[in-house]
Amino acid sequence: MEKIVVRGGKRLNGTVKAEGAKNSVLPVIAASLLAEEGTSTIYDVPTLADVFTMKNVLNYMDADVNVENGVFTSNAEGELTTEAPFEYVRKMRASFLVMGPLLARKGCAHIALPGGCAIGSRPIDQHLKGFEAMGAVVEIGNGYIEAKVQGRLQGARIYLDFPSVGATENIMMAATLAEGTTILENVAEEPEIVDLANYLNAMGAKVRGAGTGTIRIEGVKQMKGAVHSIIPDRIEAGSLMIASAITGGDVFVEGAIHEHIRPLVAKLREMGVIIEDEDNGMRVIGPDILRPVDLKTMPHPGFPTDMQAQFMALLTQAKGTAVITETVFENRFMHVEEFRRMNADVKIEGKTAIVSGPTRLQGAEVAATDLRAGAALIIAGLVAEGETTLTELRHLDRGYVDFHKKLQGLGARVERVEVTEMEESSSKEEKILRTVNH
Ligand SMILES: CC(=O)N[C@H]1[C@@H](OP(=O)(O)OP(=O)(O)OC[C@H]2O[C@@H](n3ccc(=O)[nH]c3=O)[C@H](O)[C@@H]2O)O[C@H](CO)[C@@H](O)[C@@H]1O
Ligand SMILES: C=C(OP(=O)(O)O)C(=O)O
Repeated sequence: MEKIVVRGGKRLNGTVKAEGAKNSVLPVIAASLLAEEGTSTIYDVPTLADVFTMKNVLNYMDADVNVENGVFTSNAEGELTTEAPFEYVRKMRASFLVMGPLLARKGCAHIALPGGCAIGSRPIDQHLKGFEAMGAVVEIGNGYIEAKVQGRLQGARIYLDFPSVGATENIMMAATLAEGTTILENVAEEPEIVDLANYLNAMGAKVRGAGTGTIRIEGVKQMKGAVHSIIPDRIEAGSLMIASAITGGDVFVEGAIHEHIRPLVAKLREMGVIIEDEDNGMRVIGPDILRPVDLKTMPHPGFPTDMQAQFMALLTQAKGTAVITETVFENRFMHVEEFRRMNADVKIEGKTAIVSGPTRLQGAEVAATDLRAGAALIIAGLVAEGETTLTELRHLDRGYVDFHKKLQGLGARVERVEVTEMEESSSKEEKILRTVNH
């Protein structure tokens, strides 16, 4: 087991580059199952734990997949196994994204139910509603979802009750090989949806309107492997921008695309952060005094829930009171308790968190409650007095490649080290106590 140790007090300075987006690469890998012919080559693939989990899922299904030096190749020409067992879906909900491609290509899929997780219950009813509208019969039992269709899926008009990212992707992939046209309404508009649509179109699909509220997919008979490059990770880029802002730093984040992070840039500017838009990224200069701002998480182009915890770290340093409203996930304030261990002044009232600042944060032993919380606590550690120690790094590793090394490169005092046996057993005990007291 490892931990990250942060010693605060350094202003960040320099240039850092964002990796390919986790939330793009996972659906793109799932979509590669749609190719009955040829190999797909995907560039700018981040070496994240989630990417390896997705690779293992496709391996299990007998696709020929490989990932090396940021390049993912997938050949799914052969007979595919149509099952994704719990051991994979448990590790990562995005494994469920193989359902759409399997149903479209093989007419059946047997996938473990993703279940709930730390940030909320995360149901999949909208995915299933879409598959059923296209003619699939869906049964749930023994912790699995079995979906089948006689012949091919049929194009349909589907209105999502909420613009779910995963449901939009899963149904969009299923519709590519359906008979007829599918019109998907009230869909997610995230940049990752556009990236997936671009890859699908390169494979021979006919997807129009991705990035707007309505997507139209004309079914095609067959798709083939294609070459595609993943867009930069806007959440990783945003996390690094906040790291610069909180330390009063001056950092150029290569790969930060204004159009993808418009709400974050707007909120940072309202706080007094200087942001210069350059050709291939953004320069972020932190001010001496940060102003408080309220924010509400929303589906894109609203403020992303995946930036909420990191932004909360920044608000602890603003002069005054700010209100954060989390509307996307019902339980995404788990990091607040960890922030409080660092002396942050944050109160929770239902869906809102009230952050008062500026607080002199103090280094403490904290645990990543999810991947974004992990990044947020490291960011808080950059300005805390003394030493902050972060454990539960498996969460962080799902979404960040060498976050500590990137910060080190900007001058931060951050290290990743092995924990001693004694630390490990006392951390286990503490975890049990925390669960019991929760
Ligand atoms: C791999 C990936 O891309 N993950 C992202 C994706 O997750 P994911 O695709 O799981 O998120 P969704 O957009 O589906 O979920 C958003 C909300 O819709 C609800 N919902 C979703 C599906 C459904 O069938 N029924 C339903 O009620 C969820 O419980 C949640 O409250 O979008 C989230 C919201 O931007 C991000 O936080 C995740 O980082
Ligand atoms: C919640 C997230 O991811 P996932 O949907 O993969 O759990 C995230 O990236 O912040």
